[in-house]
Amino acid sequence: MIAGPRGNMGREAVKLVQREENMQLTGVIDYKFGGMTMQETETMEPLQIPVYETLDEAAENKPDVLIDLTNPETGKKHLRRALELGIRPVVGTTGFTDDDINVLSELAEEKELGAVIAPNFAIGAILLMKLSVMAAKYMPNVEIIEQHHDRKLDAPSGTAMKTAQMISAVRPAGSQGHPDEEEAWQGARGADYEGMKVHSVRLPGRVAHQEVIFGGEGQTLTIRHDSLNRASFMPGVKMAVEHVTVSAGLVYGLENLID
Ligand SMILES: NC(=O)C1=CN([C@@H]2O[C@H](COP(=O)(O)OP(=O)(O)OC[C@H]3O[C@@H](n4cnc5c(N)ncnc54)[C@H](O)[C@@H]3O)[C@@H](O)[C@H]2O)C=CC1
Ligand SMILES: O=C(O)C1=N[C@H](C(=O)O)C[C@H](O)C1
Repeated sequence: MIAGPRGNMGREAVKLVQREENMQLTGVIDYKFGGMTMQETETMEPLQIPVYETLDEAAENKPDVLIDLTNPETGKKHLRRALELGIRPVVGTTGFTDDDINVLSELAEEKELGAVIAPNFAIGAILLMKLSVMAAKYMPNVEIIEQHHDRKLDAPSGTAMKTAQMISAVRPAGSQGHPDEEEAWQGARGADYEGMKVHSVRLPGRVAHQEVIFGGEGQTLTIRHDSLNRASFMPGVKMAVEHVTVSAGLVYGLENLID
């Protein structure tokens, strides 16, 4: 089951499920075309697959897994409801807070169902996060710049938030920049996560990009990842789907699934 099949990511996910032998698309969720088949919508892949308006309706078809690629509000509702309905959620949708994750993690435990929230499915982005943690131990002066297409709703990106959280677990607390610095224009120094600055760029022509820049005496280190298309995320979606079918409990971040 895929929610958001008309979106940039949802379209790729439909193709992924279609080409994987061990996966079967039981339906898609789209509030606009409920009751039709994908083919009839003329905006989705021409498949004889039912479109449901809501997750509750889609659940009648007994899907094992829900892949949610929608928006923050819908993603949160879908994740909770999927667990309540006994469906294993794989959520790529970003915009989850720490509180959301804690509550949903408890629910997944209680229901003994596998669940994944992955702020980024691209293996290169996962490696960027892991390498950033390694670098931050030795170079704690760090800022993050993420760049995305201008249709993105949330800022900072889920990837930037996760990167900052992972770095802050090893970085001594400290505010980046001069202690007396002042912003003549509000926001000039970016968002602040435990003293770390995070800058979000939104431009047409961009897809998904992130730089983590470390500074030290007489040197800088830049770790950069670029997703050039949405196909870059699909191996991670596959990994997450396979994981939830054989596990119980919620995993936040694919870095927890690779060595
Ligand atoms: N984890 C990852 O690796 C990635 C995550 N994302 C995240 O995935 C989400 C989707 O991204 P895009 O595909 O670029 O966005 P998009 O805007 O192209 O697609 C979102 C789709 O969700 C649909 N939608 C909204 N409410 C819905 C509902 N109630 N039921 C069913 N469908 C609904 C919209 O109609 C739209 O087609 C965003 O939160 C984005 O940040 C995007 C790329 C990679
Ligand atoms: O909206 C996007 O496009 C992306 N969203 C995710 C995020 O917020 O980090 C993953 C990737 O950066 C693409």
